[in-house]
Amino acid sequence: MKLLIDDAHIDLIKKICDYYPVDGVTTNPSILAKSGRQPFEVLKEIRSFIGKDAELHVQVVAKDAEGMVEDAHRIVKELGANTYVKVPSVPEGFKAMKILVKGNINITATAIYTPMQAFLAAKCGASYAAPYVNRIDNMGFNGIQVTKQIHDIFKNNNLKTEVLAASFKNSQQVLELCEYGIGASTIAPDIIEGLVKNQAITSAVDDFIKDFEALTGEGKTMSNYDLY
Ligand SMILES: O=C[C@H](O)COP(=O)(O)O
Repeated sequence: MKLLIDDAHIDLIKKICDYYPVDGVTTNPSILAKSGRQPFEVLKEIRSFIGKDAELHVQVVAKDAEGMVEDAHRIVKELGANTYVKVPSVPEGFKAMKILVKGNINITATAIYTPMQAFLAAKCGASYAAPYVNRIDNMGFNGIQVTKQIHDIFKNNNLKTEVLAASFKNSQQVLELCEYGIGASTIAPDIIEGLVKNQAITSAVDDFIKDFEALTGEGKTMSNYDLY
């Protein structure tokens, strides 16, 4: 399962990339709005930081297929290869996806709440389909089950599209999908940090250091203690 950051704050992206194995960054118009900066200014800064080989996912905003196609071309022109254009999985979006796939533009089908949306997006040739796990939960359905169902539909129909699960609120949701072998998850920075936040882990590591310092002296590590 690939791991992506669902955020557009460059400082947070830098911090998470410093510590964790990250495959890319996803954004949407609401995430860009939260950054409080001009969209292409912040997106170019993210692209420059993550490098040309990492995935960057950016959403179209136009309402009709023609406008979505124009948005997509601008997004790829400004941000380069390995940019995935997020297109809402609605009728105008499916129409845009079919046109864009013919032009070799990478598509992430987004705003997915039902397996049928994902199936149609995959048939249109999208590279990824992004179900919103926690938002589905909040509607009274089971976001994890829906996401697994989408993964199975792709495999059972020999569709190359991978799931890019989004909208996580806790580690357990991420773990369950990781165990199932879905293609990718995009996760907000605070949830990524929460993946390994655990008092037992912190305490075990602290105890190792304390025991070593009791033997060699305070502040001593393998690199700086005196051999004799
Ligand atoms: O692009 C979609 C977002 O990842 C949804 O996440 P959210 O439910 O936390 O806003």
